[in-house]
This record gives sequence, C-alpha cells and structure tokens, in this order.
Amino acid sequence: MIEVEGLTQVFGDKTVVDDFSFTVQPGGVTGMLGPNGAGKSTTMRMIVGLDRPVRGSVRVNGRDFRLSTTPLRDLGALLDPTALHPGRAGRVHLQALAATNGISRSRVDEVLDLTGMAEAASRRVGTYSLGMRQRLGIAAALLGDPQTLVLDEPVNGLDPDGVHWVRELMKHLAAEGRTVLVSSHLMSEMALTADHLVVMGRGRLITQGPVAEVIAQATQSDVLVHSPESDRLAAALSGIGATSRTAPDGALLVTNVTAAQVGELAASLSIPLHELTPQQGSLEDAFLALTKDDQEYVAGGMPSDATRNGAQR
Ligand SMILES: Nc1ncnc2c1ncn2[C@@H]1O[C@H](COP(=O)(O)OP(=O)(O)OP(=O)(O)O)[C@@H](O)[C@H]1O
Repeated sequence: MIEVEGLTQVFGDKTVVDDFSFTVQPGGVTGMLGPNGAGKSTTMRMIVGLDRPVRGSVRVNGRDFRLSTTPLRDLGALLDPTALHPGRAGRVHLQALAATNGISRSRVDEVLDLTGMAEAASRRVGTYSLGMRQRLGIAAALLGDPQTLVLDEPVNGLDPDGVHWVRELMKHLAAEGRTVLVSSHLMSEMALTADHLVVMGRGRLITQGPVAEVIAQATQSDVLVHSPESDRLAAALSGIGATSRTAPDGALLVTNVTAAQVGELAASLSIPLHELTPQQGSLEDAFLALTKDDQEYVAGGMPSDATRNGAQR
C-alpha cells in the first residue's frame, strides 16, 4: 500500500504539488491521471524517495521507503527511461543494480526474458529505441520482485504488442496482491488497465475512486431508446422527471432515469421498445470534464478557413 499525506513540492516560486493526499491499495492497478504539468512525475519521484517533499509524508507498506535497506525488493520504479548510461550494455546495467541490492545474477536473466530483452541484452543502451529503453526500465523495476510498483508512462514508445504486454503484466502483478501505481496519457489504455484512478490537476487532487465511479461522477449517462411510439414515451418519461431529446435517427436519448425505469414505464403503458441501451461516457470524456479548469498548456484552435485562405494568398 502507498499512503501519501499532504505532499507538497515547490520549485522556485511555483507550488507544483499542493497538499496532495491519496492512497493506493494493493491487489489492483491504480492509474494516476492529469494534464501535462499536473505534477504526476514530481509526485512519483517523491514516492520513490528521489526528491524530498517540502511538506507531507509517503509511506510504502507502512514504512518510510527512504529508510529501506532493500529498496529494489520493496519498491520497483520506472521513472525516466532515458536516464540510462548509454555506453553500458542492458545486461550490465541490470547486473550492476542487482549487485548493489543483493539480487542474484539469475534474476537478471529472468527479467530480461520476461521483458523480451534477452536478445538485445549485450547491446549498448545508447543503441536502444525508446521502446527498448522502456522494456529495460521495466526489467529494472521488476528485478527485486517488489511488492509495490510505481510506473511513470510505462507504455510510452511501445508498439501495440508492447502496450498489450505491459497491460497484462500490470494486471497480473496486481492479481498477485501487489500494489501498482501507473501514470499514462492514453485514456483508452487506462480504461482497460486501471481499477482505481487518482486524478490530479495543478498539483492538487481532483478526485479518486474506482474507474466506473469516476466516469459516472464526471459524465452524463443517457439511456438510448428506440420505439415506434417515441412521442408518447417521451411525454410519459417527462411525467416521471426524465428529460428526452431526439437523435437524428429518431432514437430518444433520455437522462435522469435508469434503463430499468424506462423499460418498466414502457411496459406499463404497452409501448413497444425496439432498443433500450444504457450509454456511459468514456474515460476520456470524464478526464476532459474533470480537468477542464486545470489545463495549464492549452493548444490554440484548429486553423480557421480565413487563416488558411490568408496563408494561401
Ligand atoms: N526539477 C524541476 N525544477 C523546476 N520545475 C520543475 C522540475 N520538475 C518539474 N517541474 C515543474 O513541475 C510541474 C509538474 O511537472 P511534472 O513533470 O511533475 O508534471 P506531469 O504531470 O508529470 O506532466 P506530464 O504529463 O507533462 O509528464 C511542471 O510545471 C514542471 O515544469
């Protein structure tokens, strides 16, 4: 378990992590989401003890991780895959880590196999692609067979096969009862991988909870209804406080009501239904809604026709 309490970090005159508290439970994958510059990496660096917070505390499995005498066994981290010695072979990098942490050489070969890096292990890290560096970083995080993992953007640079592999690996590690905290900008990936979410913006907690709850809290859920008597149904739905709007194909999109209530109401009035489908927002919808006031880096709109025409002249 990771317990973060009142964590605060200041760089210059900017408070980049601000009284941030959250808990990561074992046995599941917790996704940390936030816009660019929200403070995710800074928070992760403080969790793994690379940076000292100005205020607040972090406990990993009930203890201050910075005092650990077996750090790689307690917590495995992937933070910056580019921060590797370019002249060293991948295997040598892992062997050096293993030697300073009392981990056997055979474990190095195990994690190289596990991450698909065995063949490239004798090549210098400087020749690796970003995806290969990520795999080596994940191999290093797994070296001590740790109870807790902190992974900052682990799928960055990986091909679809690699993304799938990381997803399955994280789920597998969590199913073994480990604690897994992961950040990613890929919402579709997070929706498939995470059980819980911690959403942050401008260094502060926006919300945390199970993925379905976070999505439900931030998005409007509609019920899609197809009926040959949609006008009569819409009138009846309005009588029980639901709001309906008509889609271009004639379907009703109904809010403030469950699919079961729509079905029961239709049955009680003998209104036939051809379709009754609950529709939930996506994690991306929820993320955009939750962080809309906390985006620091907002792109300009698409070039307007006027601009494009002007450019052509
Ligand atoms: N060592 C540092 N010195 C000064 N400012 C820093 C330092 N590290 C991070 N920052 C600033 O802290 C803020 C949070 O950065 P951080 O990298 O933690 O955000 P993030 O949520 O991980 O962003 P991204 O999604 O873009 O990776 C940013 O404004 C960043 O410029």
